Amino acid sequence: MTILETRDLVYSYPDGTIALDNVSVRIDMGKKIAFVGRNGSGKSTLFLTLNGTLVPKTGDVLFHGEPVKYDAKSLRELRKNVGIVFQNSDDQLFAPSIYQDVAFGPTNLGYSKEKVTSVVQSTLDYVGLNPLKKKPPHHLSGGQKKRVAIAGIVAMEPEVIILDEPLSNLDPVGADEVMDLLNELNYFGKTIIISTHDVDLAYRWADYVFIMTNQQMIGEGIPEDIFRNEELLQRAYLRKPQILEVYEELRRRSLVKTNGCPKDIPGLVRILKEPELMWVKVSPDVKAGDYINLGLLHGEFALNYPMEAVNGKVLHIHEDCMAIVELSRRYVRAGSIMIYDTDHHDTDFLQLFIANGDVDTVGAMGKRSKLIAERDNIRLDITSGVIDRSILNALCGQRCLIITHGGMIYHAFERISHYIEESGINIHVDIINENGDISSLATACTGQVSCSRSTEEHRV
Ligand SMILES: Nc1ncnc2c1ncn2[C@@H]1O[C@H](COP(=O)(O)OP(=O)(O)OP(=O)(O)O)[C@@H](O)[C@H]1O
Repeated sequence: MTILETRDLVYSYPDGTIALDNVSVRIDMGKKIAFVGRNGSGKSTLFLTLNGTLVPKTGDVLFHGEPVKYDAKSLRELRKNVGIVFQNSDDQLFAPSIYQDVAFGPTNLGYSKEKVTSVVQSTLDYVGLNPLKKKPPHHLSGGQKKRVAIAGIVAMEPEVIILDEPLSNLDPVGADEVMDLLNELNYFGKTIIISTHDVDLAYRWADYVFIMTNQQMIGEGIPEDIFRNEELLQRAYLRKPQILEVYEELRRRSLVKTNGCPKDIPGLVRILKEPELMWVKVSPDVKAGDYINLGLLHGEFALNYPMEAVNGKVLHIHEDCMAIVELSRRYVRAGSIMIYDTDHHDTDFLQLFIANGDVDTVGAMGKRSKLIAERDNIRLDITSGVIDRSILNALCGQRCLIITHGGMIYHAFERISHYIEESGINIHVDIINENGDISSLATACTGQVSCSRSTEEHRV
């Protein structure tokens, strides 16, 4: 269902510069949308017309199929539902404290004092900024400012959140935190629209992409189609996403087994041709002719032999338990991923679980969960690209713990399930304390340990 639409939009600035030249777009509800184009192509101007800040010279903007009206009441209603986070957070933050900044929008919407307090509190908590709420925004880092700016919009409970270059000037960890937050908001139904020059981000993240150049829309479609269209990329002065470049080079060398369009490293790994023979250290009880599941290696073993989960037929055992193994990825059982919900956090239990549970890597997603890990002295091995890295580690037989909360739990769960479905590799995945039920933690822990330690053979 279309939530926002423009029809033949033309806009020129007062000095006569044409910034939008007949731009028509349809934005579907609940999607992640990226507008990609080089500087000056018209993305910011388009965004400002979408929430009525700029009035087009000709053409229409429609919200839920209704043409936007420009009287004060209609605009207030539109801006409540279509929030914009500016590229430069300093253009958005002006109140003396973070709390007041986030309260500005809800107060302006005429919410009662009680509702403002409750919505601001819950939003600050949601974005992990509660501990800083009394600080002046100009004392914050770039990443923190960006989260305050997003919180100010989220507090108005809009249906659509538009972010102009949301990752500009952020370090990789700050960028990852912002993307985690956007994914979570999207998971709960918000339509998220971003502009970016970053083709890697647009390719990997977006459900649908619009390409702009010279104030016109020159292409749109799903990322897999858009970013393989070399002629379009050339017209837009854009380059191919790196993951596609790597994939095409591997394909040229016959190192991939299917034609595909991987969007990320786990996707690329999924279609790699497995090596046929490999030297592997095996335990002394293994004999030539045995089938072994290397995906069941874990802990120190997996760390020393960071190979992907594969089945192997032992052809020959050399001295020192070194064996030549014929490999196949079919029917493999990899390591596991355990997801821990910090909304039902029990400090002692988590610490004990990590200490006793034979966890190889611990990753945290989302600011709130990272703060909990820091407070409780939980050593984090992975702080960015947590889901992909955990999938890759699990493929090497490791047992990975992801500490997170809210919608990110289900985002991780879905992403891993999707990978399992596509690859046919069975990564065991569990939300280990769903609904605060930590009794399931103990079961999950024991179950995992016995499964991983088993030397059971798995025939190809
Ligand atoms: N206030 C303004 N007055 C006059 N011209 C403007 C103004 N703001 C933008 N423009 C012009 O309008 C065109 C579109 O600019 P816009 O900022 O919308 O592009 P953009 O794609 O968002 O660029 P960037 O990626 O650099 O943010 C450009 O030619 C720009 O120079």
